[in-house]
Amino acid sequence: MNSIEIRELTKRYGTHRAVDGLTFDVLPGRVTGFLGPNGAGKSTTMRLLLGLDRPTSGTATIGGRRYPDLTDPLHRVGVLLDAQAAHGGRTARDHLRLLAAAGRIPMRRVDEVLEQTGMASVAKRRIKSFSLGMRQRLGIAAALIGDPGVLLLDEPTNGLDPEGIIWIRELMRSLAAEGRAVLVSSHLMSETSALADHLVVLGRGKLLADTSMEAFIDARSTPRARLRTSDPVRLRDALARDDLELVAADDGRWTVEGIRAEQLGSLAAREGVPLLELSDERASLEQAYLDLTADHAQFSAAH
Ligand SMILES: Nc1ncnc2c1ncn2[C@@H]1O[C@H](COP(=O)(O)OP(=O)(O)OP(=O)(O)O)[C@@H](O)[C@H]1O
Repeated sequence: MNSIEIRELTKRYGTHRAVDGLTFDVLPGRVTGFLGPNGAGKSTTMRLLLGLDRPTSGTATIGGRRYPDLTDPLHRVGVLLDAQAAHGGRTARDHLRLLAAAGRIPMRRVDEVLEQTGMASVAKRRIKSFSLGMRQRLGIAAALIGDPGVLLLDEPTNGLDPEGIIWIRELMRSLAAEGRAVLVSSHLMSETSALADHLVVLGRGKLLADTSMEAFIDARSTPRARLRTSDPVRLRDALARDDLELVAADDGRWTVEGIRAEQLGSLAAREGVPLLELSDERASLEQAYLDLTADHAQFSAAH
């Protein structure tokens, strides 16, 4: 089955618990964001899952089996761990052909994944001439070559430009919609909130949250709208009737706490107040994540 099961997973290095009693599932059909500050234990969890390191206790399995016991690993799990790992002297195409040969994967997959990742036009160039973004795309092509049901991507947006980030978001969504389980690690809440449907948050090796993105946002962010208007006086009066306050921001705009842009737009329309700009502010979400992980950050400002 296309899933990942982590049960009571612990990894100690000496007396330090890099991963501490973790239990969670990564389910098919959605993109799960794997979040936590640097040193929280994300990479260690991924290494344990791939059998690159042995757990002190607990289990990490893919469809109920340990990675080293999988009979057809490239077909079951696609992995992007370190985009720099490919041999620089080879061309992108040769790199993927070697992978396909090693995994007994049909060579037509090489052209398919080159196409899918937008790398077809540079397939004959040597990897050492590639930008970080191109290496990321090649790493993703390699992860997809076996058409796997489970994807593990460590910081896949590294080095990608805004267009590349939108591309990878759409790619991950479509892979999940096809029934695959997609786990994407990041230390950035802002980026992950745009990528993932579900969140698993770690702090100092422990599980801090395992929740849908929607529930995470609803539980932790006070809605706040930001706007520009040509009639702040009338808007202020209208808001006051709902016990809401119009607060001047330093850039000539206004903010209103406790209301979403959508509701504020309707209110302004009802009152005939012209709005020249209106958006939701999500800064509080980033703050909620920082608050959640602050006590657990390995290297907080106080150290
Ligand atoms: N081989 C090792 N030996 C000793 N300590 C280790 C080893 N690997 C990881 N650690 C420690 O385990 C903790 C978790 O590290 P890990 O790399 O898993 O965190 P992370 O969440 O992936 O962070 P990052 O975002 O920086 O990659 C850190 O304190 C790290 O120093």
